[in-house]
Amino acid sequence: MQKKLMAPGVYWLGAVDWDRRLFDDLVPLPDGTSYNAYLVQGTDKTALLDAVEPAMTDTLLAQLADVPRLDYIISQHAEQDHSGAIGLLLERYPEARVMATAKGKAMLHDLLRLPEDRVEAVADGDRLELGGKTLTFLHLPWVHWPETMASYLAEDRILFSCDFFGSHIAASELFVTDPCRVREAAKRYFAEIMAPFRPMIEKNLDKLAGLPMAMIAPSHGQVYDKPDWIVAATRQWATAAPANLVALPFVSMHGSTRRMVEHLTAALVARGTAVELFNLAVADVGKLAMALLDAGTIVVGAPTVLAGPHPLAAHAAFLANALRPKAKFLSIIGSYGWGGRTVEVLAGMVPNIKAEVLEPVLCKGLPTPETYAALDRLAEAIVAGHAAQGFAARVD
Ligand SMILES: Cc1cc2nc3c(=O)[nH]c(=O)nc-3n(C[C@H](O)[C@H](O)[C@H](O)COP(=O)(O)O)c2cc1C
Repeated sequence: MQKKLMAPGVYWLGAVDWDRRLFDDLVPLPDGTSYNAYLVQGTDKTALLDAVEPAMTDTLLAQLADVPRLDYIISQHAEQDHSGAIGLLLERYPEARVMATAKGKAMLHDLLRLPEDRVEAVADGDRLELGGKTLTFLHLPWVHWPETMASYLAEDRILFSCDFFGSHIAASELFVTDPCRVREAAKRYFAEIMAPFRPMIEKNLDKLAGLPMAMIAPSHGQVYDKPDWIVAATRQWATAAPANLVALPFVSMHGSTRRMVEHLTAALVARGTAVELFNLAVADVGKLAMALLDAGTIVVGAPTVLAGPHPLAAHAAFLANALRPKAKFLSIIGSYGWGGRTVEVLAGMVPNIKAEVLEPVLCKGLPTPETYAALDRLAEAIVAGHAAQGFAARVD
């Protein structure tokens, strides 16, 4: 992909990764992704904002073929998919200086062993004059690492936001073409990596409020040329109350837990509460993360294996705990053969979820009429809890 003009002297550079299907060896990428870098050329100086995934350095270097001098490399986030190519860029441009937050500077040294004398720490609000183009650095910690910042180009009203407002989408078009598709991808991205830091995200959104923005240029996905909606959506994901929705990740090796899951689902739906099921043997954890962002209740369906929860259920519980969902109610259902500590083990895995635990429902082997009655009572408790909290239907 060639570089693309965004405004006079401002270009998108970077690599579109159509093939990638997994990020961080964890997160599915149904739509691939892109690693966006940006070039800002003033009358006196030239700056590159962020770089690309190291495997795609050649693409970036080719786009820079007609750029003889780089004065600054702005490293907004030390994660390797944006910073990993900086070492090679410093060799190609021996005059270039890297600008990062103080924490970013330390991390670039720790993670990449970048020479410290080539990296300069910038304070919140520092300005960089390039000649008719002025970049202002805005420290925005915890989107999604401690060192993150964004840069604002006043003359063109462009916010270079790095991972903030990002989405994993591979596309040939620079600007958002299908807001519905991007909204889902951006929500998936938010749910997977930003959700645990919702209070910091809200503070950072407050910090950006009032900044005139003609464009938001993130480090993954398409550029927003009408950015208001993504800012509003991000605030909603960060702050909205949970919805009248149950997220129900489950496993069932021989069908017993599945029967319980299906009964509970029918009981909830009949009482007006939505349910999203995730068979963990085949589930997309990105979709699970999105449901965890919205759900008022989480129920884990886990058969007992080797005296504890099935490992896939344990994995889901670990993930849910790390994502710190807003859910107010939690429960466990599942089948066992002779005995074990499934409930104790799972309950001990979710200390970050500040939710009321509703009576778990376990049964030996196939569910019985008593099991179904207990599942009906669980459904009633969830519905009553949601009504008491005033949870409304999920918006998106
Ligand atoms: C590999 C394996 C290990 C198991 N370990 C236990 C166990 O430690 N304790 C127990 O009560 N049941 C154990 N079971 C039995 C299952 O929990 C039981 O068959 C249950 O009904 C399966 O539910 P499902 O049909 O939803 O998979 C084990 C089953 C398998 C396949």
